[in-house]
Amino acid sequence: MGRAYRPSGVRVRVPASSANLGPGFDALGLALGLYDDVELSIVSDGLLVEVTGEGARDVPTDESHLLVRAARAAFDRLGGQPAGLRLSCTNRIPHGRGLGSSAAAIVAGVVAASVLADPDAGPRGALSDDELLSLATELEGHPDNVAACLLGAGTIAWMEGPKAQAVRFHPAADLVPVAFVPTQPLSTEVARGLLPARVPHADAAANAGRAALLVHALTTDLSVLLAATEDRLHQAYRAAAMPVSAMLVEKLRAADIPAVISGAGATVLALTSGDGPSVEVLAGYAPAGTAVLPLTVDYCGAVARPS
Ligand SMILES: Nc1ncnc2c1ncn2[C@@H]1O[C@H](COP(=O)(O)OP(=O)(O)OP(=O)(O)O)[C@@H](O)[C@H]1O
Ligand SMILES: N[C@@H](CCO)C(=O)O
Repeated sequence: MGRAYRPSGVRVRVPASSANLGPGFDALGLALGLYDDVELSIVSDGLLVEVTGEGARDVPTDESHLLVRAARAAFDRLGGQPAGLRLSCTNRIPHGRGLGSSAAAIVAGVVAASVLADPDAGPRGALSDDELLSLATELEGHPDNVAACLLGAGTIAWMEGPKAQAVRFHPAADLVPVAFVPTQPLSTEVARGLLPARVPHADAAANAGRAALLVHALTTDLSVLLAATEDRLHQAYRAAAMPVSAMLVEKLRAADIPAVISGAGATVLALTSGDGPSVEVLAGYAPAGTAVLPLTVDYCGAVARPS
């Protein structure tokens, strides 16, 4: 017999995230102050999905909706499905731009189900953060965005066999992430398909050093960010799918501004600081049609409260 759920609702706020940050492919993540808000309620029967904002015209409103799939996967772990569900999404994270929209939907779904199963168990419900992270990673395919989205701040994620693990780190208070968001989406699946199965040992070694330096740079010494954000494992292989963004990264870096492709692209993320170039100066580099978003670091991750 399935688990019995009381009719109840939960609101979950989830941050955008930038993965990789240059050399930390599938490992490093940064939670950003741009949020999707969702409300999931247990009702007597059926499924009702309402979406406003980003993706409203594109995402399905049936069982194939990503957040519904994630919530269903969590309810399965928790002992069974509720009789009916009602979902309302207010989306602000653009889809398919490298800002962790799919991770945000997945994390919102698993956290919402976890809280609905036991609102009194803790801030993120019946499942522990470790369980939520592993389940979200199974659904997303890699742990970097979901770790940052779930836990907030900077995250270093890794796999122990099938289980995802992550630790948080606190980026320096004067770090200012600025996103250059293009109009056109690029799916992570397509961008991952461009990566080679093997890479030169020298490139892997170079990235290991830079990724280690990057954690130091972000937490302790922003002045070494330019060197610390150099990548040889993914950006060049994907450049043909996002030539305008690849060129923008090159131009910003040539001007000593640490810039990387955010996640699988095609957003470009500049990691500046209080005494770095102003947003107006950065906007001067933006190709036509690109939105320039000065952001903050999110330190909370996924936040749930009963509705
Ligand atoms: N809030 C959402 N609700 C429903 N589906 C979503 C939502 N956000 C993302 N998706 C699904 O995920 C797809 C985008 O995922 P994809 O992994 O390609 O990009 P991303 O997550 O925005 O970027 P990245 O993984 O590089 O940071 C969308 O096209 C949509 O199908
Ligand atoms: N590490 C992932 C992030 C995008 O989801 C990638 O670059 O493919």
